[in-house]
Amino acid sequence: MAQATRVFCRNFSSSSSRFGNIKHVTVIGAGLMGAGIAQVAASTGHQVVIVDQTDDILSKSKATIEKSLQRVAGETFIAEVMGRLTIKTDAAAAVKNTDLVIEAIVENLEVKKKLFSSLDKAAPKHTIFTSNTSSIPIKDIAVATQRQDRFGGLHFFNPVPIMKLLEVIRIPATSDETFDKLLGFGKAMDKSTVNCKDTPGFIVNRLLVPYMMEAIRMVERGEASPQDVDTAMKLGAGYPMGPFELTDYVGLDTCKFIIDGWHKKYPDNPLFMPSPLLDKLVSEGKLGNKTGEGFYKQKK
Ligand SMILES: CCCCCCC[C@H](O)CC(=O)SCCNC(=O)CCNC(=O)[C@H](O)C(C)(C)COP(=O)([O-])OP(=O)([O-])OC[C@H]1O[C@@H](n2cnc3c(N)ncnc32)[C@H](O)[C@@H]1OP(=O)([O-])[O-]
Ligand SMILES: NC(=O)c1ccc[n+]([C@@H]2O[C@H](COP(=O)([O-])OP(=O)(O)OC[C@H]3O[C@@H](n4cnc5c(N)ncnc54)[C@H](O)[C@@H]3O)[C@@H](O)[C@H]2O)c1
Repeated sequence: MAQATRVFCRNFSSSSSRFGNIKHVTVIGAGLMGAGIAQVAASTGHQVVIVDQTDDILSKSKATIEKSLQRVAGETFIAEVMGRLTIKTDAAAAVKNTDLVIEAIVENLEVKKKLFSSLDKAAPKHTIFTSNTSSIPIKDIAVATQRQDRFGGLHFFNPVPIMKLLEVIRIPATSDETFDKLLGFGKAMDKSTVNCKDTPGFIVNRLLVPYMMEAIRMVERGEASPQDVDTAMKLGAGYPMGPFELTDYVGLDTCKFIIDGWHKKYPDNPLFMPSPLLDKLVSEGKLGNKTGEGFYKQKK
């Protein structure tokens, strides 16, 4: 078993002191990222509530988590982890007793602000709020609350159970105490943390997004096929996935939300120009692995 998965299967007891003050976590959004974050939080001994809009989405998300655990863990461990996970559709009720909120809903500023504004009224005073946004400034989300000193960013990477990195982002208002707790939580989740300022794309996406967009533009210009670009980057640059495989894996809708948001904010930056090809595929509902087709048709 690979090193990453060995770490992931280690057994954690929820009474362990490794948690600091964060024992109860609420993950809002049970999609690709929310499911992975909830899985790792529960696997590392935290009590976790996952929130989404419907019971159907939540049941599918729980099934995804169980399937992911089956790739790396045995029956007893899986039962323990699943026992620490509960699901709810009422976000305000879910945060009543929570230490940390991790938001992983759609990449849309207004939707995120509306959510945090309602959570601010429902959550206890000590609760720390975080967003897993890929591209939206954390401070623009935090203004929806009265707890900007207890607000930060936790940017996980997909697939969350495997990717070791966690970007921990502070805004000017984030208190030292909050930031230290978020770094401690990252360690408790067995992630390697890096400290980030609230700059566009933090560290990874500031470099990754222009690279992926330029790959799409190469194909638009007719310079290479997606298959050849992917082969080139895997065999020539040692990347585990080529940029088109990765776009399908991340979700074309999420990629479009990111680039459209940055283009709106920085219209003169050529690195952040939207792509007609990406727009066309999204308008056709080709969102990547989640819909069965994006740049590639996924095998059934
Ligand atoms: C245009 C704008 C775009 C911007 C995008 C930004 C998005 C975002 O903000 C940032 C990101 O996340 S960026 C994205 C960042 N992400 C990247 O860049 C990802 C790049 N890709 C990769 O690193 C690899 O292709 C994978 C690790 C995904 C799969 O690895 P592989 O070798 O091709 O395939 P394998 O052999 O199947 O699996 C290998 C091992 O992993 C295990 N496993 C896998 N999934 C699992 C799961 N869900 N659960 C549990 N376990 C899972 C599996 O069991 C196996 O374990 P074993 O013990 O060895 O048998
Ligand atoms: N996809 C990636 O690789 C990746 C990586 C890192 C960060 N992110 C970020 O994580 C966030 C989620 O991305 P994803 O890929 O998991 O998206 P996704 O589309 O897979 O899941 C989003 C989920 O949020 C739910 N949702 C939407 N509005 C909601 C609300 N008001 N209340 C509760 N649930 C709501 C949806 O029903 C859906 O299940 C985005 O901000 C994205 O930028 C994505």
